[in-house]
Amino acid sequence: MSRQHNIYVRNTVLAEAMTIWKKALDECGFYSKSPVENVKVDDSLGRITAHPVFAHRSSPSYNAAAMDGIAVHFSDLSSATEAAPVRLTREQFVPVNTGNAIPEGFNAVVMIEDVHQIDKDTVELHMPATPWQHVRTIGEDLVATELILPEGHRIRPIDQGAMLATGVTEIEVRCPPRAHVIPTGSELIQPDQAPKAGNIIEFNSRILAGYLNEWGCVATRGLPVLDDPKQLRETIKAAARTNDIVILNAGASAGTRDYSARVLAEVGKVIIHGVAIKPGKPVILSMVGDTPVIGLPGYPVSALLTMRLFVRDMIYDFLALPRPEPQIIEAVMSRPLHSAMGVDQFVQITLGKVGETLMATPSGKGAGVVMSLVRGDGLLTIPTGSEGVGAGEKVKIELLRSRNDIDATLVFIGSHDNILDLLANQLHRQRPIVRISSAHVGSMGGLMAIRRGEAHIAGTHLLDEKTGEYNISFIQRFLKDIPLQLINLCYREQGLIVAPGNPENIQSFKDLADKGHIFINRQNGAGTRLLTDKILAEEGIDPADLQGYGHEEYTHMSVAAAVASNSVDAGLGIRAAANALGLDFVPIAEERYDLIIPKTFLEESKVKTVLDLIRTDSTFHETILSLGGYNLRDCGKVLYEQ
Ligand SMILES: Nc1nc2c(c(=O)[nH]1)N[C@H]1C(S)=C(S)[C@@H](COP(=O)(O)OP(=O)(O)OC[C@H]3O[C@@H](n4cnc5c(N)ncnc54)[C@H](O)[C@@H]3O)O[C@H]1N2
Ligand code: MOO
Repeated sequence: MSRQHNIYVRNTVLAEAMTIWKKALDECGFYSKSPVENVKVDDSLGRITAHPVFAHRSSPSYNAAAMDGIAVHFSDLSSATEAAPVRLTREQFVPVNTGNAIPEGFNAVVMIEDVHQIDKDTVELHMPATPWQHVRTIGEDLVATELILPEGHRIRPIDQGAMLATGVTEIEVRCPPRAHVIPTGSELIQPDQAPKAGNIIEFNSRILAGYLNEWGCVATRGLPVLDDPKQLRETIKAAARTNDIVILNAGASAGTRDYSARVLAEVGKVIIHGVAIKPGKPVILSMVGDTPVIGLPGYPVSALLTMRLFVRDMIYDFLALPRPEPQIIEAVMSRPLHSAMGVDQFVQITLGKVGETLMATPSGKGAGVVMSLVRGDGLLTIPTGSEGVGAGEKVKIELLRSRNDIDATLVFIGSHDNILDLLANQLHRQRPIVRISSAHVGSMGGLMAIRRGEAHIAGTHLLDEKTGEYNISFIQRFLKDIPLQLINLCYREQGLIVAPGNPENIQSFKDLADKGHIFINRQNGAGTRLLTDKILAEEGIDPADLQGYGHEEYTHMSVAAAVASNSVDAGLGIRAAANALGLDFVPIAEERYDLIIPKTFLEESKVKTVLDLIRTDSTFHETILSLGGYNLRDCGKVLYEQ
């Protein structure tokens, strides 16, 4: 290793790192800062009260008529009945409207509906009155000096109203911590610039500043700083002078241009570099003067996770607010998940309720996969001493989304088709909303999920080589004891996805094998893989002669993406995937894509909504057809049941 490389101080275990960090924050007086400022109550929405707020005046400040009618003295009416009404003369009553002050000497209001006007100066009443009836007495709402809000309370619109009602117009509130996010990296460009190879669109600072604001900071973002120690030093020093928290993003690791730790050690004190967590291992916790500077790893999933672990509580503590309690639920793992011993591993999870079971599935792999956060419903922690969790194992998940959203989620597992994205969008428009969580694990994976009771619907296109029939023989073999329906979704064209204009003039698998072009395959258990293998067998092509046969992708779109990026020459997939990326398509076969739905779920409203949609929504059908390569002649038809 060259001398330029950083070497992690050591991988501190998470709990210990947290304790050390909290102690360092305490020592630099981070928690005792608690600055306050005066604000107009009109501008105080969402702010945190620095002190208890007491009523200045009583509300109402006078005895007020609560109804339109007449003010009376209740004792004048004590004998009034239907049979023996009481007449009052002009000195004994005063006409009042709602909100009028009750004149001296009166103590009740009779509603105008109950008043019989005899003449201008005489009224007749048929009922007695109780003292202070229909009168809002002084301080009914709040008495001067009474507590309106305690300290440390987040102000809501109703709180503003209550304060103003009693004459409180200005209050002291806690100042939110000022946070500043510094993105670093010479390769970073702004989102509106066109990326060249090696360029990275700078979006992390937006994610990070957004969450800092949500957690209670006033967060600002700097422009990206180049990988230049001098510039980095100056930027960090300036930010630390004027902020309560500084977030430095990327350059935390061991690369030759990863300067964060070195520069932080020069301008301040590195307290921790390296925590035994995954993702997020290279995180740096440091102090520059009295300002905490947190160096987050570059990958977005790692950056957000480490910010949640080390920065979120700092904000609540700074504002002296109770930390939000994590909402923990129990779920069942849909597939095994390996974890390395010696690290706390954090996994983004999507959740869906199938029957009575809440199923947990990882929402994406890799610290660079932002969509795993977008799709994530919860967070699973596999603690340091564990090697992972098995399929079917019960796990505890911290919820990141509401339980209602999760209950509204339909779990779709199986083969991928672009229609599913359209379906997900259409379902989001329904009321009540239905969300779809789809795991693309291939047709066989879908069948297995149905067998284990983990999915409402499986999408499948498994071709029986002997009969030429789709799906049914596989159901009879693998799902024979499960009452279910097989419902058609579509027929679709499968073919070779090739570069625009098909420059190599690829027409068949034989062309690929003969000319030594590079192919990209689908994973075992995918319907498209079965089709590939069937064609190879029929055409007498040895898979060993097909370059790239061993390289597998999981979806049609990732196959198309590999072709689009020129890393391969061709892959088998659906026309819609080729169209989506502007690629050429050489048709090979039409295949049937069906949905397997266990009968126990057919009556569930989420499933019914889906079936209704695919059977009756003509705009949905038109949108599908516009993708190209689809035929909907049997869409929604039950093709088999058992
Ligand atoms: N030899 C080793 N290499 C790496 C190690 C290691 O231990 N030894 N750790 C890996 C781990 S874990 C992580 S996490 C990354 C993080 O490294 P850095 O913090 O130095 O981040 P960069 O390399 O600068 O960037 C990585 C990656 O992150 C994305 N990125 C960064 N900034 C932004 C931004 N502002 N907006 C959007 N995306 C951003 C980008 O994809 C970068 O390529 O290091 C491993 N390597
Ligand atoms: O551990 Mo790094 O933080 O994977 O992403």
